Amino acid sequence: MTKTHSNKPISLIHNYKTKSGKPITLGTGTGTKWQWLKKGRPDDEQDTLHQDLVDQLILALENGYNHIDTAEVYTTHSEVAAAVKQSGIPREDLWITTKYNPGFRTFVARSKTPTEFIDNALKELETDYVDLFLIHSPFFGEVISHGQTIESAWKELIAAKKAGKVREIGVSNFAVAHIEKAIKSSESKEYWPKVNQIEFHPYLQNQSKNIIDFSKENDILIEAYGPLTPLFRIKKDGVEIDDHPLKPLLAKLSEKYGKTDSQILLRYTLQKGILPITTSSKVERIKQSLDIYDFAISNEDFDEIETIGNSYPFRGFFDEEFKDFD
Ligand SMILES: NC(=O)C1=CN([C@@H]2O[C@H](COP(=O)(O)OP(=O)(O)OC[C@H]3O[C@@H](n4cnc5c(N)ncnc54)[C@H](OP(=O)(O)O)[C@@H]3O)[C@@H](O)[C@H]2O)C=CC1
Ligand SMILES: O=C1Nc2ccccc2C1=O
Repeated sequence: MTKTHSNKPISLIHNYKTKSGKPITLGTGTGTKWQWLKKGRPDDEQDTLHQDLVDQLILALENGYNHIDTAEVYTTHSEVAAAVKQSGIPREDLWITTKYNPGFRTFVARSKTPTEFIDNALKELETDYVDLFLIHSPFFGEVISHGQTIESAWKELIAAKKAGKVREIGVSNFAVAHIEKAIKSSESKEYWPKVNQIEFHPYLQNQSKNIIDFSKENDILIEAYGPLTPLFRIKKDGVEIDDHPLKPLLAKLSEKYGKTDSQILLRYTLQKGILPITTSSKVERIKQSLDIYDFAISNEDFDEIETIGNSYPFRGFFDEEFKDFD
């Protein structure tokens, strides 16, 4: 039987390096809870820094992360800029990803074009380049996206790369049909998406199989957001549940490998050849998440995670939008 995984992290991840040539680590995220926390603040505090996030990012940088994930919609560029400055780490030793938001459901995109977005983002991030510039989702709409389409937006990402504003370009939440549109809008493979950031965890393998296979065939790195979803975000009939099928196996594997359940999930993701984007406010978890290179999940255990994971399909983000795609 051909295995789609290996005990060694797949080399594609190692092709992605900071400007100074350091391999990128797992990403530390500034979305999800941070975007809601920032937006939930009183109007007169909207422009002030969210110090908890700055402190958390500094903690992550001090503990070995060199990869920060942000986006227009998170409104966290200024916290990233402050953390980078305060950490004292040279910019070229870091990998910063940001994302152009084409609008979401009824939420109208702030920037009218990707070019307008990246020019603002560079100012807010206080840098003259970002390492990775993504289109946040393929779910464009005539009104919410100011008339932009995947094709027109992708051409602007290519222009940003040609202008040296960004080192790499990619997409997020794209299914195969969406990536094909970006590819068709590229003059050569040099300008195809280099990364697709998607939700990924053991409960989302079947739904992700086509896009993962397509990405591997076309040298597109998959990044996983929500890799720890099984630990705290699983719902049944809309209600959060604690008792889900993988729980006993994660407990057994934690004991066997002497690692936490989150380390097992992150290591599983790496062995799948996928780079996790995760986040934590707790220093112990920040450290643990990077401490996953000194063990390997056996093929047998890996297969068991997949078999049990497949028994409970669950998508935590963009569930409405993905009803029509795989
Ligand atoms: N492109 C896209 O559309 C999306 C991108 N993202 C990006 O990915 C990043 C990470 O996404 P996210 O879904 O938050 O990632 P994770 O699945 O890694 O979840 C992180 C959360 O898990 C909690 N956590 C960590 N360890 C444990 C544990 N052992 N047990 C229970 N809870 C734990 C953390 O809380 P605590 O602080 O208490 O440790 C934190 O709130 C985002 O910040 C964003 O940058 C996210 C969603 C969509
Ligand atoms: O970080 C994120 N949290 C989200 C929740 C819903 C849709 C997109 C996102 C993000 O990118």
